[in-house]
Amino acid sequence: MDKNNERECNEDLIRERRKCNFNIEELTNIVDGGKARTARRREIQRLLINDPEFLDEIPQDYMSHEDRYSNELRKSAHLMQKLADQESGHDIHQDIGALTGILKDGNPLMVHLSMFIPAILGQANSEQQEKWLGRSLRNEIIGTYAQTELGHGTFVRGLETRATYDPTVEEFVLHTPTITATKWWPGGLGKTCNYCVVMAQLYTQGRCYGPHPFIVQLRDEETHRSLPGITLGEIGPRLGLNSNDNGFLKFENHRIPRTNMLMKHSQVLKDGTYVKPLHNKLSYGTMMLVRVGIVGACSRSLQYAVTIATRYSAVRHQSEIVPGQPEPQILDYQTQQYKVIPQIASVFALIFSARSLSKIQSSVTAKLKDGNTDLLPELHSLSSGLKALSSSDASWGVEVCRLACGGHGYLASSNLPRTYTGTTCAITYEGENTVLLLQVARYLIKSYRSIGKETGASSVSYLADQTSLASSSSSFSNKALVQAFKLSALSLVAEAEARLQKLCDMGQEFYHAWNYCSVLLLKCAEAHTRYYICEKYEQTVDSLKASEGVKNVLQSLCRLYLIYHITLTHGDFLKCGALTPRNIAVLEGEMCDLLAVLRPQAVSIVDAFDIPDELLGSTLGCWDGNVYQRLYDEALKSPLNKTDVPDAYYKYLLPLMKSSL
Ligand SMILES: CCCCCCCCCCCCCCCC(=O)SCCNC(=O)CCNC(=O)[C@H](O)C(C)(C)COP(=O)(O)OP(=O)(O)OC[C@H]1O[C@@H](n2cnc3c(N)ncnc32)[C@H](O)[C@@H]1OP(=O)(O)O
Ligand SMILES: Cc1cc2nc3c(=O)[nH]c(=O)nc-3n(C[C@H](O)[C@H](O)[C@H](O)COP(=O)(O)OP(=O)(O)OC[C@H]3O[C@@H](n4cnc5c(N)ncnc54)[C@H](O)[C@@H]3O)c2cc1C
Repeated sequence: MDKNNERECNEDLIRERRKCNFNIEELTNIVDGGKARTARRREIQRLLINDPEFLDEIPQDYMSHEDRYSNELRKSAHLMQKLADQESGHDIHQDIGALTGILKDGNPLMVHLSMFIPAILGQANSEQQEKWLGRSLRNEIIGTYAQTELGHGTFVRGLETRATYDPTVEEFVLHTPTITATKWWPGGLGKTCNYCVVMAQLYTQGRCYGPHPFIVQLRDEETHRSLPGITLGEIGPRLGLNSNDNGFLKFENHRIPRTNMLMKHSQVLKDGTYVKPLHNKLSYGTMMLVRVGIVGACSRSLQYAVTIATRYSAVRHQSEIVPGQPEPQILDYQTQQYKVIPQIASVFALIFSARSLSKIQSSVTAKLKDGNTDLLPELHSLSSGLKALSSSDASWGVEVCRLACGGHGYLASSNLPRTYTGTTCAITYEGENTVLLLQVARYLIKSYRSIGKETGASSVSYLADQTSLASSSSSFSNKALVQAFKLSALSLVAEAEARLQKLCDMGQEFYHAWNYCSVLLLKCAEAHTRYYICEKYEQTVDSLKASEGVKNVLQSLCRLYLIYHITLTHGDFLKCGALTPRNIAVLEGEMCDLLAVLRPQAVSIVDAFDIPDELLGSTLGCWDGNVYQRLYDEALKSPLNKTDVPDAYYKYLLPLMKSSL
């Protein structure tokens, strides 16, 4: 689509774009993280969208289960080949964002890229990396991450798969002792992978040392047949991601060499002696790494959904605001703005916190190289909290965008249903959100109770700021609003701690008291993480070197985000005295003013997300706004439209209609 050719474009969108009062390219660079990143993303996307191999012969929704898998595997393999052919020196994980949308519904090689390779990088020692890293990067072997079992996903310590060391032959025996120990869910496990990293309970010298990672060959490298002692299969259709072959796996006393235990952090020596790691949760490192990646992935899903909903809201006309006058664009309804524009604001919140988290992760990883694990709990807490809030915010945001598109948003061709199913899974995988938030709460209560002891953990240092509890601000600057989030989080933590303590003082065991307070603890974790996101948003926008136009847009979006979230949880702000009922009323009024300020810029802001139509894959969100013709053309692709009278009519309907004659 030639974006300079206005003749092919819907008139409403032309008018919207003429209202733009900021530099779109500059905002695109901010979204991508710099000019060079924009250029790299565009280079990759051009490479992909001009390649006919990525086209589907028929829309995926009309394919059989097998054909969907096969079609997606074809494209995934082609994609991997293409990326491998690219000039070297690029980190493929940096480029993952650019690939959003090219593979449509759960790609069978995703976990190879996002977990198997990272597991080798993070858990294997240098000899093991020598053996497996190059081969997996060259796609000579394809792997997955097999941790979850039928009986346990959340409670990793409860996994039942066993790896028992046999020093006489220096091998581990992998075994699935019960039906509930069957590995269940890993992406690509069913039919695609020939290797995997398995998390299993390590037994040596008669003792269990807990879950550890092992690399296991699953299929013959020539025939692709499952190896003896291994049962593999696919788990069947899911809410979404149905082009992936999420699988199951059972071991029947399957033997692997000792050196297949990934030994970067802990080891089993030849005689069976266990050497413990620097920190006993280092074997959970792969999960933590992916949780960080999920924050960025969620921001991208939301960019897709909100681009579709915003453009459609500018094109769609319905009902009337002024009686008797022409039907307005639905984007002119304040309620529609309230659906769509906060989601635009949310995209930037997620982008900026993803970036901040990724920086922290790099510094923790660098420290780990020197054997320093001090900041691991801080990273665990932040990555858990941000994974949880980003996935739930993005899933809700995508759903709101679908609702904002009325009936057409329910059509597969809008690409909103698939964007939703591809986002909501992140609430569950890589640590179910409630469970991760309770991990954050655990860290908060522990930090609150150790006030005064220097831990170096900056995300919780505010818990020591007891004096601020009593003060409510009369100023409404963005900084002051962020302070209000801080007060709300601090007071919730203080309240939860006091409630826990009271129950313990009354004679309850701590773990029962914990369960009894867990709804409140969940709120603490959410408030704490929301405060973190708001603070990063405000600081990033405040310190941004940008033109006046871009800065104004981002300031307004940031302010909208702060006020929007205050209004959603205003009870917490009132309860702790951070804001008064009058303050809330004023802010609610201001939120509506901000919607009006941002409304004329909305289309241009989503244009700055710069998502090519071929990747957006939506009849409603296309750049030229030619919505109705596209909806009609897509409907014609339905196999039911191949004939006027379907066979099913003769088989079922005709006999029914004639039965009473
Ligand atoms: C690279 C490219 C990316 C691209 C990105 C694209 C994204 C898009 C594709 C994604 C594709 C994925 C596809 C899905 C792949 C799956 O879903 S893989 C399976 C994931 N499974 C999970 O996440 C399981 C969740 N469960 C857990 O992680 C653990 O069981 C829990 C919940 C953390 C609890 O662990 P536990 O061992 O029982 O520990 P617990 O007794 O609760 O706590 C003990 C201490 O350890 C601490 N602790 C626990 N965990 C940790 C940790 N990790 N670190 C430090 N300390 C910890 C606790 O804070 C606690 O500290 P203290 O309070 O005692 O000081
Ligand atoms: C699309 C998809 C892809 C996946 N890919 C992989 C993969 O590649 N590899 C892999 O190993 N796994 C994978 N998984 C599995 C995933 O990691 C688990 O489903 C997830 O960790 C949740 O565990 P669970 O299913 O046991 O849920 P459960 O823990 O059984 O959760 C059920 C309910 O119990 C609650 N609950 C559980 N424990 C607690 C607690 N301590 N406190 C309070 N509430 C609790 C939860 O909040 C939830 O409401 C995938 C899952 C999905 C959906």
